[in-house]
Amino acid sequence: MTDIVSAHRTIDTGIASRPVIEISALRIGFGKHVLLEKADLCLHEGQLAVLMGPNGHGKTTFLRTILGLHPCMAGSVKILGRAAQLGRAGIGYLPQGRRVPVPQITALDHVKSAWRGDRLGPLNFSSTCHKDVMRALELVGAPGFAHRPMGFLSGGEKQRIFLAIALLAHPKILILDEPMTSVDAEGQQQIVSLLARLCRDLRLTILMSTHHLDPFRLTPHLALHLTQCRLEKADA
Ligand SMILES: Nc1ncnc2c1ncn2[C@@H]1O[C@H](COP(=O)(O)OP(=O)(O)OP(=O)(O)O)[C@@H](O)[C@H]1O
Repeated sequence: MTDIVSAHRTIDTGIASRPVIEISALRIGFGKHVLLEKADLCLHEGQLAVLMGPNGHGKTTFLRTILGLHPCMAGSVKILGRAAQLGRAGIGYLPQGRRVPVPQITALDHVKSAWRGDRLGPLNFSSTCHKDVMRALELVGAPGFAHRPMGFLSGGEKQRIFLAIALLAHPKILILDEPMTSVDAEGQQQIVSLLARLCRDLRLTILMSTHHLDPFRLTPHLALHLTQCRLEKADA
């Protein structure tokens, strides 16, 4: 039996935090193309984990499996103690390569539109919407540029708006697929500080994929490497 890759440790209060992502003997892939075998992972409340690995070895597919968007071939994924499809509501997701459909729309309106999502009924931005949107913008430090059009924002500012969208539903977990893409060094540093603060202050669990750890000066609780069908601890 393989060791469970775990970031479990006692945080701040001396009380062990609860597991929020539990993966056991997982196999994933597309038909005969297996991407991951016998993967075990346990992430706890308030922990920041980084997933690295070469192009095309399955990072996005692994993250989508945790979200319940891609099926397991074997093994199991539990989110907040429930099957991935049921636990998904507790996850905020920032997909890879997110684009701005309407560059003229302000950042504030973009986040408001995302809040509405597929809620039914007339377009009515209630006080709940206003509260959720303002909270999310505050959390990512965006009120200063919320009234600017999305098309005029820097790469880092756009990613912070996308992070605000991922935070709208008050998730317990954030899954971020390459959130540093198209972000300059200063913007990367701001995002790194922001993610560390979200873990510490909100006790969010964050799992993010990235190609390189060093340039971000990020010290995760757990660094993972996915390559050749194996998920292993990497040197952070
Ligand atoms: N819908 C699909 N059907 C078949 N194969 C797919 C599908 N989506 C992805 N793949 C293949 O699965 C493999 C893993 O893709 P994935 O996007 O998960 O890798 P990745 O590690 O995230 O890559 P990158 O670092 O380039 O983003 C690739 O070989 C890809 O071509």
